[in-house]
Amino acid sequence: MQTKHENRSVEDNSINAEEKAPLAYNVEQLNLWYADNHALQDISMKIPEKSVTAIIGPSGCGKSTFIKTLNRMTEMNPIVKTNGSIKYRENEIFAKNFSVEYLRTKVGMVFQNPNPFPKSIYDNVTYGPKIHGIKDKKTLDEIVERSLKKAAIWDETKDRLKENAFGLSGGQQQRLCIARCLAIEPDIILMDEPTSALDPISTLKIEELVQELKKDYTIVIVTHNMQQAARISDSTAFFLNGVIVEHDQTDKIFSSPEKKETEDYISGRFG
Ligand SMILES: Nc1ncnc2c1ncn2[C@@H]1O[C@H](COP(=O)(O)OP(=O)(O)OP(=O)(O)O)[C@@H](O)[C@H]1O
Repeated sequence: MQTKHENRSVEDNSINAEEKAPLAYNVEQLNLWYADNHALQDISMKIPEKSVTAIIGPSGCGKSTFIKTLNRMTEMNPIVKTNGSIKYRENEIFAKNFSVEYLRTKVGMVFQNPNPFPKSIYDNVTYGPKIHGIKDKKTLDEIVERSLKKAAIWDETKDRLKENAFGLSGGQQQRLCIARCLAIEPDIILMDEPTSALDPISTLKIEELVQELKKDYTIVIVTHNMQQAARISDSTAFFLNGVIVEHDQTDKIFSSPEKKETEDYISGRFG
């Protein structure tokens, strides 16, 4: 009997979880150079909607570059060249007539260090909706409450919405940043090591939040923390030196990886 992996071509190092779910992203033969540094090499990856995909690998292997390319942030750097294809729900994001502004309304990003604006909690959450033309106070109030609730920080902030966001703890600031991202009603949330600057309790809260959010959103998360990848993701991609060594269901990657490099990395033998 053939397993679901045996009939993959050698080039196809991607999976489509259970081969059925609609794809949020379909990345094919993506290459990226920083000047002469070939940082992403023939990356192909299918990212099913409403799932959590973890990106793991040692420092400098291309994890951040990859997720920043998913919302076309890398191209702001003049030394960057890319080729290949990234389809966001059937639309080629590198196509001439594809709007980056539209992409950014659909794809939110959360960074390693919480980066709230030096404004009130309320103004942080309404910043994006206001840019998109929403002015009505009642609508903005509703967006604030809904977004803070979804980011599991409403109870802690509802009585201090007018206070400066810098008065929140690091973990609260990160959940506020997630609320700010949710306020524009994205489809996808990209997270670049969102808990690496947080204490264990704040980390746990973000991990629980990710589990909750995946019911409505597609999440791609870069993490250095193997246990975190194992706890919260549905599929895991192991990057090494700009290539995907292996991408599979998370339990498979952590229990019986196909490749020796993957096994060495997850068992802490390098990286
Ligand atoms: N802005 C940049 N300009 C030039 N080279 C860059 C830039 N950003 C990343 N690189 C290079 O691209 C490669 C991949 O870097 P990237 O930051 O994507 O790795 P990473 O896996 O996210 O690393 P880390 O885990 O340390 O954050 C590295 O060789 C790095 O030096």
